[in-house]
Amino acid sequence: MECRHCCRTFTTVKEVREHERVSHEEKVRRKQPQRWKCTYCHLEFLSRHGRDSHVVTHFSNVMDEVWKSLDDMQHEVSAMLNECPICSCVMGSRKSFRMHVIHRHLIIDPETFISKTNVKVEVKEEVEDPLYERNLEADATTLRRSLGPRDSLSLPFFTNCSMTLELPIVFVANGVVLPGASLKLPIRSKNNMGTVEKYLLDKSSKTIAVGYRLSQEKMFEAATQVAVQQVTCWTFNSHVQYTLHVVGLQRISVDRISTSTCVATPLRDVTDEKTATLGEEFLKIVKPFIEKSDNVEITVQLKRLAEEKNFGALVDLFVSQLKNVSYVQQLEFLASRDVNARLQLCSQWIEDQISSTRSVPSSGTSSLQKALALKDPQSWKKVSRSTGGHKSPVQAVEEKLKQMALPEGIQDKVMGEVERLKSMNATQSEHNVLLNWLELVAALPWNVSENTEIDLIKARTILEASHDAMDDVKQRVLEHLAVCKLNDSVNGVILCFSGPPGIGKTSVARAIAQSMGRKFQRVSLGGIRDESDIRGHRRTYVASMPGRIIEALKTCRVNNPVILLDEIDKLYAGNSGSPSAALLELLDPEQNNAFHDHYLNLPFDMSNVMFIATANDLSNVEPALRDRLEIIEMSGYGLKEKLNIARRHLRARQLLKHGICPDYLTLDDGAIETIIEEYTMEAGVRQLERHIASVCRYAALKLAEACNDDVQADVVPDLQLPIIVTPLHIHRILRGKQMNRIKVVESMRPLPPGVCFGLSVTADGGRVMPIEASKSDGNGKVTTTGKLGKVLEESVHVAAAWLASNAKRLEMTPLKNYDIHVHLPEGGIGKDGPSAGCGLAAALASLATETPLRSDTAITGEISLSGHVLPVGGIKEKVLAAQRERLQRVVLPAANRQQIEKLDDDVKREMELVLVENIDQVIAAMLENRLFSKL
Ligand SMILES: Nc1ncnc2c1ncn2[C@@H]1O[C@H](COP(=O)(O)OP(=O)(O)OP(=O)(O)O)[C@@H](O)[C@H]1O
Repeated sequence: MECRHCCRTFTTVKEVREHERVSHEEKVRRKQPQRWKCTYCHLEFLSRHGRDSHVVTHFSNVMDEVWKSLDDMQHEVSAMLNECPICSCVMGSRKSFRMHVIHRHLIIDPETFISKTNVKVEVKEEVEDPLYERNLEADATTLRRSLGPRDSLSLPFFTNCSMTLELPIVFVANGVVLPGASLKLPIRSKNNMGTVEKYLLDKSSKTIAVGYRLSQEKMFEAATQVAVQQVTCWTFNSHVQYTLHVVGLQRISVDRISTSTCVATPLRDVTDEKTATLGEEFLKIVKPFIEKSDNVEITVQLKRLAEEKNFGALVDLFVSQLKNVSYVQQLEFLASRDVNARLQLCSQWIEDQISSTRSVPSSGTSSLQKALALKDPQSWKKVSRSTGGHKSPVQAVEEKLKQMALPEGIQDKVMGEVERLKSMNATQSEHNVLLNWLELVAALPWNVSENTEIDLIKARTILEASHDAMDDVKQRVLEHLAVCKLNDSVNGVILCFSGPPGIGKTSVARAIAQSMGRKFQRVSLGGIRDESDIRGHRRTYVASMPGRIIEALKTCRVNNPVILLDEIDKLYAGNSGSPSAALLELLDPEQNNAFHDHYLNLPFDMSNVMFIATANDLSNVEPALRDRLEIIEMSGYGLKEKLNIARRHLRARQLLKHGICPDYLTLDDGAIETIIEEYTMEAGVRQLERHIASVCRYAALKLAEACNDDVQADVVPDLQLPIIVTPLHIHRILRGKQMNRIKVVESMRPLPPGVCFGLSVTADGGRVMPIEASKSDGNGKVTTTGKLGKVLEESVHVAAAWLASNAKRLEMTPLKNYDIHVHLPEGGIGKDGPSAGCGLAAALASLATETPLRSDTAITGEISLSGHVLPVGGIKEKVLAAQRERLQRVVLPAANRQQIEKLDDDVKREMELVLVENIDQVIAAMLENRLFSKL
């Protein structure tokens, strides 16, 4: 005989049956899913774990009471903490003690729990649904009140447990499914898709819960149990998406949520005798709407519910058809179990909708007619009368001027003009001109000043906190503020910050205003070529206006602000006078207590205003104006300085601007360095800030997508926080914005004889400027190209002449038998100045010896015919430019030692700075072959 399961053979039937029973049937029986019943509500579960966690939820609402009783009891029974009062097991922690009591006694052996403790778990069969007795706002306190004394603790919830539901749950953030209503729910988020695929596609579940999200983490207390009629699957951009066609079944309250399921309790409607009256009234209101409805199916349903007087279901279905009810209002409606309250809410919304449609003008009126109606002077008069008397503009300005304390002499003149205005006919063209003028006078801060005192400690703190590096600038500003404090006046010296763009000239001026507690006003002078922009037009001109300074004072409403005259080097003299000349009067402390604006035509005291100017290139500022200014030179930043500024200021500022929490984005030093070195070419930090802003935008998009709780665009990408930005990311984010400057220097290597790297300073900071010289057979003719200025041309001749006279001494081949061509690339850009002299001399010496010059070195310095190297300007800019271009050596005039000493330690450590006094030393430092015999 063979076993039916494993085909083992046996001699007798008895042996086979015995074998089958012992070896297989027991196993098979054990494999059968076991059914577990809840001790309290007899709900069945397939797993023990499911039953246990279900029982725990029975206690969730009254847990506090149970624990309070147990804690008291524990103290009575045993002095030892964490000893079970029932079986005397000692637990290591309070948590394990609690778990022990739940599992060991309340779940497995509730009878022992009840018999051995004073806590009596009483099941009140007659209470049908305790939720009837509490409204939604009822909290644990209300519940506790409904509980009996400690020795007969009643748990009324237990009677309702048979109603607990375990349902798959999907979350939406828009659109509420009310009971009876049908809706299509788009399913796009990862979690919702998971739920649909797990429970709905194999049709294991036909009803689900729809939860309503209030925010990413918060869910609304009430939800809807819905029947899923249809699941539609479709693909968009090769992504699978689903749409659920659902019909609302009932309101539920979600007690507990796991990833894709929830445990919920149905919420039944509460009705009382009042409903009947409210319901009847409601019926009267909605009947006309039901009749007019286009949707036949809904109309039939509504009519049936109205006949049955099922007001709860009627109002639910009716509200589901209402438009213009917001998500929050719908949620409020859903959460309400009181039918009366729902009827009232719905009646209110119907009323609101009716009144809002009434307030919209009839569609017969054209938009033009509406616009005309608004402009109708009659209607304006009606409005003005009804608002209790509107003052005419003349009266208003007169009243304001009378209240103002205008300076002596000015008061009489102004009031005289007011009288003149009053006597004028309003249709006269001068009426408006005079009215505008008086309004300007009334708006100016003649005697209004802010109470400010210079606090040097505060000023130092603000400057230190807002700006990195630029120590000498900060020191100079503080010194200036100290003088102002001692003199108790800001009139006298006008500070002017000069330097390349983006190095913080404007922001330092703003910090000064902040530290002095004064208002800050910026007047941009770039491109002004008309004097009247500064001083205003005379009032006799049509469309005349005051100048920018008076406008600035009008805007800031105090007479002692800090006014920044930005870009004074971009003022041009045109046919209509010189704006620089107009500034002279403004900035002259002797004259500016009675500044005359052509439009205002009254002297205005500017002596309390603190003026600060900025310029990129001081050579463009008129000498007379320049003479009035106390120049503070600001130079560009080195790599380390930029890194610090980006880390401490730019990053934080951009994160704030883009609404990103600093913890969510990590922009490491390597990434910032990559931006600085490969994506910027500037003396300041403006480009750098712009690129950091690009990185922030990249992070903002990621974060915004992850936080997107709009169900219409229900995309929740996986996002790990913080978003770490590395140099690799930088290349991706700033693709196409790479600077090609490194390639320029590198593409010239190896340098042929006659070529070297010079240095120049432009308004944008320092630059490496290649110098090229070549020779061809000829008779010593020198040709120059590359848009060279006169001084630069002369430097070429000086270098050639020096070489001719010193060639013999240095045992070099004289170049008199050759024609020489000197070219400075980027020929479209004009170049001038004497500082290329050293570079030119080195290039010509290289030609004469046919030895290449060092390709890791840049050079600057003026030369004299006698072979001396003279000092030049812009040392810091030039050295920083060489550093940016990754050159390692810079040959500089020894006469510039002072400026070189002021360079940052980082720069001095990183770069080899060779100081030269004469051309012999220049050639020795520059020639590739250092063993050139004569040097
Ligand atoms: N040392 C610094 N510390 C902190 N931030 C700085 C520093 N230097 C410049 N910045 C920042 O760089 C940005 C550009 O500065 P700002 O507008 O003041 O430049 P600017 O020199 O006035 O340029 P322009 O000549 O073009 O007007 C500002 O956001 C400023 O705060």
